Amino acid sequence: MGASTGAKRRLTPEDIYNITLVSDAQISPDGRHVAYTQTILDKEKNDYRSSIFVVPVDGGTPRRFTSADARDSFPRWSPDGSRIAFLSNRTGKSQVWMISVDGGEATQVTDLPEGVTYFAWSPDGSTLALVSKTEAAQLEKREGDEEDEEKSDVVRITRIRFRADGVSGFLDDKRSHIWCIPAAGGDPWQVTSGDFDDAWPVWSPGGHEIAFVSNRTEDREYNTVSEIWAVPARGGEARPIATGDDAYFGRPVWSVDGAAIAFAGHRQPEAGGAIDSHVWVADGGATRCLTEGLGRTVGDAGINDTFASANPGLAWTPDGWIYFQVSDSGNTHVYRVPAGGGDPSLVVGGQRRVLDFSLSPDGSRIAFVAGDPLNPCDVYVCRADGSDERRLTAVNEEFFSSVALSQPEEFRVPSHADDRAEIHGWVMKPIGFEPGRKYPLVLEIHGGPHGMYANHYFHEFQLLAAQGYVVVYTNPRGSQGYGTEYASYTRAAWGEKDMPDLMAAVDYVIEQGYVDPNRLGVTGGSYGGYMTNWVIGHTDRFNAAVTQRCVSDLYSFFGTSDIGFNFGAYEWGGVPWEVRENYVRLSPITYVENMKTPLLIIHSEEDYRCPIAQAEQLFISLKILGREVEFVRFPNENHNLSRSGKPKHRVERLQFILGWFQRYL
Ligand SMILES: CSCC[C@H](NC(C)=O)C(=O)N[C@@H](C)C(=O)N[C@@H](CO)C(=O)O
Repeated sequence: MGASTGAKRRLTPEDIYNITLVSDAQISPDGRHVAYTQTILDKEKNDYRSSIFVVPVDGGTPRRFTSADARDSFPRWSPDGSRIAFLSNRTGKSQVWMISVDGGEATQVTDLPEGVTYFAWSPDGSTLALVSKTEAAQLEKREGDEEDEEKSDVVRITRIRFRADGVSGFLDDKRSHIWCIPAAGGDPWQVTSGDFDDAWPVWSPGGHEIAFVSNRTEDREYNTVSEIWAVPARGGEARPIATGDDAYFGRPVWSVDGAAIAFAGHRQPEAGGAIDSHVWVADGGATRCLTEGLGRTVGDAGINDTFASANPGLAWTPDGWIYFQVSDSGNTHVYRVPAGGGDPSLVVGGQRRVLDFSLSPDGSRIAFVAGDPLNPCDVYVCRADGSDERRLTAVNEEFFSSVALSQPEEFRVPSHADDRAEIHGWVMKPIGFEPGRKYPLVLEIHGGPHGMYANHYFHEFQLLAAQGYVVVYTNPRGSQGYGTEYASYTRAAWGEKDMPDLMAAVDYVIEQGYVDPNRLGVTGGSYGGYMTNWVIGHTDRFNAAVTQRCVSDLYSFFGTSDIGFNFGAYEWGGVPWEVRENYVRLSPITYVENMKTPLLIIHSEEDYRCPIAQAEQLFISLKILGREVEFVRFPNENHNLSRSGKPKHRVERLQFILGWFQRYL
């Protein structure tokens, strides 16, 4: 594919409005239905709208359960299957709402002043555990109540984490805690308190305890520890499950007999995504790792621009299997492992990315959302061993039958580095490809650096292919999905150790004979923007570059990015005053005088992950040097402009990228 358009038209930036997203497939307690969230981009409102749908597993038309002009998400079945609780922002803040499976109007369950970000049903269906930043005292004093004193607009900051990407302004001092509320409505009560952020509550099978994720270490202000705790459901003292300075754990799930808790993660919090996560079990004795020999990370490291996230947990079946996602060489699959120990085995595989999954309580069926290079997402169901798989939705079938898409072709090449390590990549031929012709090429570089390009639809890539470009993308060293050694290879060597991998991929594709080597472009976002800057500072081979949400100067990234104060300690080998030379040597701006490639800089003004000063420094330096450079700023957008920005801005961003490459390639 990729060769002809046939009767189909070419994709345009505006086609993001034609794509429907499904996420969070939740199988009903009897295994006969799947509830999920369906999201659309509303052009008129320049916003997103999502609703809860339910589809029968034996086939049939999906039924829309909610239709508010709002974001309804996170559908969760009551244990008896008679109701679905979900989150909705229809009254402003995100609160829990309830709808009967027989239909009718949804009713509001919670009205917490700080809203609700997550919830879980108690096993008997009587109670919901909630996550909220509300403090009990606020229930007496509601918003709109008279303030005694006029508030000052001066901001006093005492904590090291004072900003987070995606949160306008500054972080407040409020903490996330576990709350409970009767599912039928009534007075909520606070279960956990104190100077901790508590998350991800999961009820014990007997309903007496709630396991949750927290960081209760002494040094929690500075470290990235993530522990597992459990607390009595009526409140009381929390007991440690998997805790300590070396804990980097999450996604707890109870065994069916309540004697053990499984969770995912690793024991080097400072390394974050640079090393593989595993599945662990704590049962009162020593904590056991169940996936030691897997050689791949647990979870979904995939990166694309057309998805709605659901962030699934682990699942533990009555017959003793634990199910989990695994990122493997550009795919995200579902695996299972015997809880008592044994080899993990593949359950849901294929050249695709499984975005989320859930199991029926009897462990017999799996519902999941998966996407592939030509289809962003659909809901599927299969048996517990992966057999009898069926697709239950076809949300984009009609649209994609009208546009020409390019099927990525996989390749593996030896790196240009001395070790000649094998590098995995993909090439997309342009739409209308004619053998014998030469085409311009665009190299796409992903971020993280520990992300993973996947066998998954990428609107930006398809758009470039539709406009006549050969698109090349790879998972160079630093990427996840190829084991810990591969992912951590770029430690204190950003750019130095992955550029030879990227260049090997470009040269391999040029050798195929259909690329014009004098019309090469490069682009990427975040760490991909860092690498775009690095590449044009180290070679003049590229004729145009677009750097997006980039990093250019590590020294100023430290202390200004929301992850800046801890990210660098691992990634660049220490804090600036310890390894000053690394911060200079590994900063793309150090090589700014070498940058001759015409550069478009795209950045969001409220990007607190890679603050806009990273872009400004680069722009000003290149202007002074007299280089071809332009700077496009997106107001009121954060680091996730390309994935969840205002729809109009997403279209404009794509238009700027296409425009720059059309001008220079
Ligand atoms: C996926 S690996 C770690 C990503 C990292 N986040 C944390 C908490 O350490 C991160 O945000 N890195 C950025 C510099 C980045 O490159 N982000 C990528 C991937 O998320 C992007 O496309 O924005």
